Amino acid sequence: MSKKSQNIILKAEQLSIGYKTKKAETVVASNINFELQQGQLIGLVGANGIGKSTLLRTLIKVQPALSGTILLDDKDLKSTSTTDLAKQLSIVLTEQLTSKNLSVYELVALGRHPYTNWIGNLTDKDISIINSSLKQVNIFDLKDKRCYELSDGQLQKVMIARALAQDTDVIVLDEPTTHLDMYHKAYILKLLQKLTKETGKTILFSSHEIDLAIQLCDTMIVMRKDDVVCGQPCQLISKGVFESLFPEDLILFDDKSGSFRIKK
Ligand SMILES: Nc1ncnc2c1ncn2[C@@H]1O[C@H](COP(=O)(O)OP(=O)(O)OP(=O)(O)O)[C@@H](O)[C@H]1O
Repeated sequence: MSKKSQNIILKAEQLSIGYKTKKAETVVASNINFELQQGQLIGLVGANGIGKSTLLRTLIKVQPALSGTILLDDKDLKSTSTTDLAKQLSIVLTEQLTSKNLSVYELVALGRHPYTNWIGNLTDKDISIINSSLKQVNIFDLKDKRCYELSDGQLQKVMIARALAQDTDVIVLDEPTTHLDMYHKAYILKLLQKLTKETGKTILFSSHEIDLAIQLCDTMIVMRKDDVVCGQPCQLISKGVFESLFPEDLILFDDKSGSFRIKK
């Protein structure tokens, strides 16, 4: 069976990630192999400093891989131009937004940049996609608000709508639940799950919300000290993958409830 017929959208082969200067190479993680299926919600988890952001930055071509191959829709990422990449993959980062003076509508409209001319003129098709993106994340009534007027939870929805407006097969989010309360963390991840089901897009996000990711994701990529493991949450639980995620002195993974608890 070809890779295409298995609906694999993103694949890492013998990937090694890290940082290279003229003097030295720092390997953050190596021997990374995974295949991500189209239309799935995929959570990337691991302890602080293990390399989640480094892996995401490598997958979105913001930094080069040290070695190995990344295939996006069967094509080597190295030979994909930035313009083509923007039509295949959109990115939601948690860094402070510099354009908070824009209205919600204007910010979401920026998602159309790979398709508009240099002045950014919007066609009827662009407008229709922007409106449906606003509706898909339930923020149509916020469209005329300025971004600085929004709560962190509302802003995160706006950034997701912008990624939807970019109309790519893959959306990558770096820690989309940071700064959110428990309800909004669950709300955003549930929204991402709903979007994969409704749109067939593949959504990959990094998070420290391991319990929620176990409940909501189709697939998880778990970064540990010595390896990177990928699979369905229930498979990973039965293999004992989460037990070795953190030092055992303080928290334990309970495989019956699929969640972590404080050691008494
Ligand atoms: N620009 C950089 N140059 C060199 N090393 C870096 C750079 N950025 C991060 N690192 C190192 O790479 C390792 C992985 O960092 P990374 O930010 O990818 O981890 P993370 O899992 O996303 O962490 P967190 O959960 O705390 O956000 C760390 O040891 C970090 O110090």
